Amino acid sequence: MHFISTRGCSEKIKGSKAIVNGLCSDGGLYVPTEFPNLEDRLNKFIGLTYKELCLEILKLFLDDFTEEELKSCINKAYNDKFDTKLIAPTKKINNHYFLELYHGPTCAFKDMALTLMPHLLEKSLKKNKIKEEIVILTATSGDTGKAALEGFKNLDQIKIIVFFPEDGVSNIQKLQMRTQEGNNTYVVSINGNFDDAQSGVKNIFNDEEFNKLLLKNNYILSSANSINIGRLLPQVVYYFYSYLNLVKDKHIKLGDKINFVVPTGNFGNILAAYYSKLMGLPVNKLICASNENNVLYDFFDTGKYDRNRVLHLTTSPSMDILISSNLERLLFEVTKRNYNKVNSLINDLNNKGFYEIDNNMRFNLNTFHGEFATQYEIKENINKVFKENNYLIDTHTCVAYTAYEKYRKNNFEDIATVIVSTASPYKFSKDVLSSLDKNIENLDEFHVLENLSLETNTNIPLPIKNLKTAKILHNRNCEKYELKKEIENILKV
Ligand SMILES: N[C@@H](CCOP(=O)(O)O)C(=O)O
Repeated sequence: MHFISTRGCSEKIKGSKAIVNGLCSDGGLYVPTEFPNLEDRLNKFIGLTYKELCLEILKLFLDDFTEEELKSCINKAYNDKFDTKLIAPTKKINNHYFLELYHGPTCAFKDMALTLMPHLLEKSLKKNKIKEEIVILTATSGDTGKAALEGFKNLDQIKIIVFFPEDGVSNIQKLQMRTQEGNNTYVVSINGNFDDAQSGVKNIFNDEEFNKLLLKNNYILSSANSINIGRLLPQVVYYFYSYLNLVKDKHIKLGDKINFVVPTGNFGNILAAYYSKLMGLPVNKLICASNENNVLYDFFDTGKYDRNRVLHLTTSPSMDILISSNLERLLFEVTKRNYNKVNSLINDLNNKGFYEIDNNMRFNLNTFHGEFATQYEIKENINKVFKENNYLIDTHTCVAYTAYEKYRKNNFEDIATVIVSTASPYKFSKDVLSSLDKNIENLDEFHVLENLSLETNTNIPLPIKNLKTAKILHNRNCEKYELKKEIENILKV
């Protein structure tokens, strides 16, 4: 197995090198040269633990790692840092299935990959005999940042710098990042939005002069965002795991197709679901759920991707994104791996802010269906799901729930559907509590947490409860065009 660029100009490299590089030198994203097909082996995987399944899948892509190396990374990732032995349980709530991906150390689905990827990177550095220090640049709209900080903290030969939009994350997300411990962690808020942070970081990756200067000072850049293939591959595992658990628990028969509904921002999570389909998982539809920043809904509806619009700050801030990076990997597949076409579409996006795909490509997108949820619908549905089922969901999961309810109205099919539940409701406690018709005026963050717990008879996750006594350790702030300067200050170059 090798990895190549979506833009065609980089060399073919092994997984460990792709993980170290993060982004291709031509600005493209690494993709596997092929997708191994597991369809005939699915029956053998029923009943495997999360860790066992993870090994079976990762070894197909990362074949420059020994099984022992992969096992050691997997054991360090999926252990008692998670508050359930299942790691990623799929729960049946009334007629819906929820794949809960928020049982890790930072209470969001990003832990599913970011507890593992740092260990893969450590091994990759050794394999590629890299002596320089790695600087992980991360742009976040709230969840990736904290999960990456936690995953990379105190690792030798690695520093991590996280940029987040000052006004674009929830208070709890901000606190989680600002209180981060570790001798190698740096957190910077920017006066801008997530797209500014992500574009800024990508420009820095592609800035040859700056990279030369860093190298002179013994630093190499890499990424913990899902643009790094080492972030994306571990996310494929939980789609297989959820499916196999539905089979094991006799909700479906092996071979039955299912739908996944994925709350979507940067397009990494739903792309991992698509990769699992390309690997033979019986997937019917992938329902791409957006909030009011519904650029992806329009894309699936019309074939036009247009980021020339105002970015709204919503109650699902992790999805407040207009430039969904991983869509480039999808374009690569639906053009039948035609990198000339990908280059031309990405050039249009960079130069004009929009692109339009042709009819063939649209046809190849038929696994996907887009829906979106308004702020009002999210609030209503958190309330409804809780009142009807005594089950609490966060604002992002509720975007997916709402999208599925809309999809169902027009699609009368008897197909099991898994709603991907991406974060603990406690990360967005103010909006969740006020959705339950509770007055949150004059309540500070910690009273909100306590009230939410009392009201819903659920426990505040320990990592969030502990924030009450945690010290603020990071106060850096910069303008959106000052990312490079900030990095220079941190690294003293
Ligand atoms: N929603 C994300 C945005 C970055 O996405 P990623 O999957 O590329 O890391 C966040 O919470 O930061």
